[in-house]
Amino acid sequence: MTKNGRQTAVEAVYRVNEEGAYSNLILNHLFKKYNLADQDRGLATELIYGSLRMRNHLDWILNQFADRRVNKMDKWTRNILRLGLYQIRFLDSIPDAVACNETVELAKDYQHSGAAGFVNGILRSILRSLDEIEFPQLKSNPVQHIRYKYSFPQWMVETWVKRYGVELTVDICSAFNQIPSKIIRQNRLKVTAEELQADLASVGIETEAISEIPQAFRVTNSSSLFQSNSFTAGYFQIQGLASIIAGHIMNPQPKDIVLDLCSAPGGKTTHLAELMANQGEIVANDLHEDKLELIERNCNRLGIRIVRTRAGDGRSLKFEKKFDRILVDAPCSGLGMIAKKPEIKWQKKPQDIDSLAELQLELLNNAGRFLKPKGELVYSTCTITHQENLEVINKFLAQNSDFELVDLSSWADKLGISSEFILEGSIQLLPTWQTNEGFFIAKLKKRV
Ligand SMILES: C[S@@+](CC[C@H](N)C(=O)[O-])C[C@H]1O[C@@H](n2cnc3c(N)ncnc32)[C@H](O)[C@@H]1O
Repeated sequence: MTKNGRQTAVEAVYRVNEEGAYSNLILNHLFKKYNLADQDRGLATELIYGSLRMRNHLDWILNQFADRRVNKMDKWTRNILRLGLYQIRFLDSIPDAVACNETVELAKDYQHSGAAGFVNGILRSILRSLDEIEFPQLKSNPVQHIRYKYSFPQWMVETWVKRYGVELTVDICSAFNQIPSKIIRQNRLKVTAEELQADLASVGIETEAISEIPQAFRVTNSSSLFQSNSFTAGYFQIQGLASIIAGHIMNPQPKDIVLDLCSAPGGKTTHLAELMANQGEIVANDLHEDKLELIERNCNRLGIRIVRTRAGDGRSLKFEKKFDRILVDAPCSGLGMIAKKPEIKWQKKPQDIDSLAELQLELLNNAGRFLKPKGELVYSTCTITHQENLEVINKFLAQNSDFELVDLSSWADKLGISSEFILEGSIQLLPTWQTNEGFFIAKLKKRV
């Protein structure tokens, strides 16, 4: 069966918004299922990510023009309307009349003629009043303004306004709404930087080195990295920039014995192994046994031989030996990844943060027991929620007097991270930093 870009987009958005699917997985699945041409893929990707990103903004407008609220509408109808309005509001390349007609066609495909009439009526009346649409005022009502204009859930905006103030929250939300850069990490076990760039360029993939961050390259044209020979040959790993930084800050040495407590799919594990020049040992643990294969596959592709995988709950796991270095790259709310996976905005709930913070402290407490005297432990998350970051570290330090916090200021300096992202000696990257991601890194040292 074949489908066009808009049909694919509405199915994907429906699955994400109404059934809790993950955008990247559903998108890959539907692209394969419907065998979409490149042009249709491009349009579908733009529509899916754009309408997920701007969902609250679109709903704010729809609620002013429809005779029933978006949350009371039929589920297909509301997602069809969101896609149509997204094109009208944000895509200059698509004429409004085309966006309108195509959306009405979608309503006929997925609903019935009554729904098509309803969709047509709303979009046409929005088109007549497009210049008059108003949002809550930033000055008098900052939370509601940011919530609808920048499209974020109220609880997130409130949490960030409390922590970062209104101005920075606007910048954070605006940065999270940008399309993030694609970053890859050079595998020094197999290629030099020049060889990697030349190999990629030979198949039309352009890259630029990111100054001050070793092994990191930005992919400057859109391309299918997974299909390249360089990928299959293990010349690089696709990895976020902040995550690469975590590996450097961990700074493992050849012959170290290392524990990576929450390791799958192995992005950081494989980086650590490379930094250790494939010498020593890494125990790569994850709660989910079925994810270990992902780590092993990455290791095989990248030519890594020092990783031993195991499955277990990091909160209670026991080890017979002690480690020189431990990484706790904890499960977290993932709010730092909103630019990449915008559905996180709508799927995470405030109560998730409380239970994650408890889990993170338990993981850290257990990991600490297996660190050698003078050993180092890195704690990282891909979120900007204080409760999951510095608060976890401070609780850990209060309960473990044999540990001290390592000041990461000089590391930050070396890696080109400015002091605004240093928080009491740890690193809290906000999306206003270069790659639209949020990330936290703290380093702890065992005294004796
Ligand atoms: C942030 S991800 C790790 C990403 C990985 N370090 C990388 O760089 O590719 C967190 C991982 O923790 C695992 N996890 C969740 N709960 C856990 C637990 N109680 N013990 C150990 N691992 C856990 C998840 O399965 C997930 O793979």
